[in-house]
Order: sequence, then structure tokens, then C-alpha cells
Amino acid sequence: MVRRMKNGGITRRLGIMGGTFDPIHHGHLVAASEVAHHFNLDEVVFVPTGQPWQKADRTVSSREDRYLMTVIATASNPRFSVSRVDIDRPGPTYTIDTLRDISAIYGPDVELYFITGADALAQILSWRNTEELLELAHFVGCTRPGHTLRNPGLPRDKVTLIEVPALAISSSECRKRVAAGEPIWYLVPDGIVQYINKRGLYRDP
Ligand SMILES: Nc1ncnc2c1ncn2[C@@H]1O[C@H](COP(=O)(O)OP(=O)(O)OP(=O)(O)O)[C@@H](O)[C@H]1O
Ligand SMILES: O=C(O)c1ccc[n+]([C@@H]2O[C@H](COP(=O)([O-])O)[C@@H](O)[C@H]2O)c1
Repeated sequence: MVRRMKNGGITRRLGIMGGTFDPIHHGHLVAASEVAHHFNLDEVVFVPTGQPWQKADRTVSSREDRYLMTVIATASNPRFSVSRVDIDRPGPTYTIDTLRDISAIYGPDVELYFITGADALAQILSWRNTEELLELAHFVGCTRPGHTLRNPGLPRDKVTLIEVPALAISSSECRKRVAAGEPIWYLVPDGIVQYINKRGLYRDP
């Protein structure tokens, strides 16, 4: 949807759903869809992380596998897209770089809404350049089973907390289930079950 501003300009609202997506699951997709509805977003860009520095203690699947799974999971939704900005940037992934790169690609007339779950929002003060982050985007925290959703101390006009349908799904649990030979049907889109099988991902615990 195109919105005319008082000065005659046009503004679009863009959601950004950042994540490691190892693998992407229905919890991610529902959060993005709900936030898109709540804010009447024109598009939600999923941005798989390159090197998630706060997950340095664990093995993460290759960037290309996580990127392709994100493309497969979002392909059927005309308002969802996937960006390579984080996976193509060497070094640790910082959201400040994500927001700068996306702003540069989409131009000045977009409002950015960065989407997080309750657990990620709780960590935001540990992220790089928190102050500048708040200048570039509005932050949206979504409820997530097992986590308490609260504003971690950001200015009130910079963050919105919204309740989304509760899906007690995590990528860690999906990986554990695959390693144990348990099904992940209906926790992730069908194409992701098939991609994980085809590539033999997560078989070793
Ligand atoms: N079930 C869920 N409901 C709401 N938000 C979620 C859910 N799962 C993940 N998110 C949010 O999606 C974003 C990306 O999450 P991420 O890719 O790290 O998935 P994860 O399930 O938390 O992974 P892992 O279990 O490996 O830590 C984060 O902001 C996270 O809070
Ligand atoms: O900018 C940071 O320092 C920072 C630290 C941790 C996480 N993030 C971002 O938060 C999003 C969710 O990350 P994760 O690790 O929970 O998949 C993803 O877009 C990350 O790049 C960002």
C-alpha cells in the first residue's frame, strides 16, 4: 500500500524478520504474518543471519542451506521476500548493518519495522549500537511460549509489543527431533521437511 505524506512524498512500510532460521519454522512465519497484519506492512523481508555472533557456541548450518530454506518457506506468500544482505556480508552479523543495507536498497521513503520474538527482544540492549538501531527502525516484540514479553528499557515510542498465536516451536527442538528420528511435519512447512531430508541436515546431534 502506498501512503502519501503531507509533503507529497510516498512511504512504504517494510517489516524485517531477522533470524538464523536453522531451520525456519511456523513460529517465524506466524510472527511475521501477524506483524504484517497489525501494521499493514507492504512487505516483510526475511533476513537470514550470516554469522550469528551470539550463537558462536554452537554449530550453525551453512548460510546457503539456511537461505534456501527461507526462500522455500516464504515463496508462496506474495508479501514475503528474502534478502541476502547478512549472508553475503563477511564477519559477525549485526542488525545495525542489516538496517543500513536494507535502507540503502529500498531508499529513504520506507519505514522499517524490525520483528523479534520475546527472547530476542530481551537481549536487544546487548546488541551493537542500540541507540542508532532505534533511529533506523521501530521494534516489534511478539509473544513466544516459554518467554516473557516486556519492553527491555527502550523508549516507549520505539517499540510495540504484540500478542501472536502461541506456537511452542523452536529451531533447536526441530533439530533435536530430526537427530532423534522424530517427525517435524507441521512444525515447519512441508518443503522444509523435504529439503532437510534431501540435504541430510541435523542427523548428527
Ligand atoms: N515460536 C516463535 N514464536 C515467536 N517468535 C519466534 C518463535 N521462534 C522464533 N521466534 C523469533 O524469530 C527470530 C529468529 O529466531 P531464530 O531463527 O533464532 O529461531 P529459534 O527457534 O529461536 O532458534 P534456536 O532454537 O536455534 O535458538 C527471533 O526474533 C525469535 O525470537
Ligand atoms: O546486532 C546485534 O548485535 C545482534 C545480536 C544478536 C542477534 N541479532 C539479530 O537478531 C535476529 C535474531 O537472531 P537469532 O540469533 O536469535 O537468530 C537476527 O536478525 C540477528 O542478526 C543482532
